[in-house]
Amino acid sequence: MNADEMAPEVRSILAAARDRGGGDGRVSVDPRSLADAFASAERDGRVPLIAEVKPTSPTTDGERRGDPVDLAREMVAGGAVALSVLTEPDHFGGSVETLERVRAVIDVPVLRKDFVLDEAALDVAEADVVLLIARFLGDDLEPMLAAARERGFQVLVETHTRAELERAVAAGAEFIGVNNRDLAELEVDLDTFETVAPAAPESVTLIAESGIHTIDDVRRMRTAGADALLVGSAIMDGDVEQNTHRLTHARD
Ligand SMILES: O=P(O)(O)OC[C@@H](O)[C@@H](O)c1c[nH]c2ccccc12
Repeated sequence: MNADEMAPEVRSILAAARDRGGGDGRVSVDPRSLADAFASAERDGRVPLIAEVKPTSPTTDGERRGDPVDLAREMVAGGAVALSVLTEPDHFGGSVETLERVRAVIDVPVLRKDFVLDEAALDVAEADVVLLIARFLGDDLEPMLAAARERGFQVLVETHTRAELERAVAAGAEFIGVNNRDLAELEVDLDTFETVAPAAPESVTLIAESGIHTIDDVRRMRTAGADALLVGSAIMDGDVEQNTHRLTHARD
């Protein structure tokens, strides 16, 4: 995807990410297992769900107030087996400090959600899982995957097309996300997961990301092969614990 095919908001996000720089020194993480978290949800009949602490976004009106640590606690109380915390400050209202506070008081795996474009950006924060977006990394995906693993991170590789998913598989990704939101118009279409998922081999753990709001959406993504789901807005909006509970108990 050329820069001019991306939504202006996305171009602005990437420019900010390039300016932000990296951490000093190299992080070394002893991660909480994401695979174990998903397996434990399956064992007790819950939908494996990563709930996202997302104060705002380029496609959200306004900002969610309230202490992110309290929101994170409500998500876990509602049955989320893992959390995603935005650390992007300029467009999503996130912060590294929030991630660190959440991870310090909550014992489920925590995903760092950001636009990590180079190795130094991996050293900004410890997390159990780090997101790498195939679209933005191009040929750097494989070396970045290796760099993240050397530091102890588990990696979620985000894709949006079959070609990207195939690249993620070839690079050795174990956890692959399919983002239902496109980066050109920022529009959500749940067909995306349904179209891309069949290209994944059995060995990969597939996560459906974005645009999941209702129990029917959960079932639809599970039927299409989602091993787990990543949900932000539908949980952040309203009663966080109740929202999470509704979606994690959407078994048929
Ligand atoms: O709020 P939603 O539609 O449930 O989406 C959550 C998550 O998938 C979305 O925030 C997201 C997917 N990929 C990203 C990359 C960076 C920042 C954010 C994201």
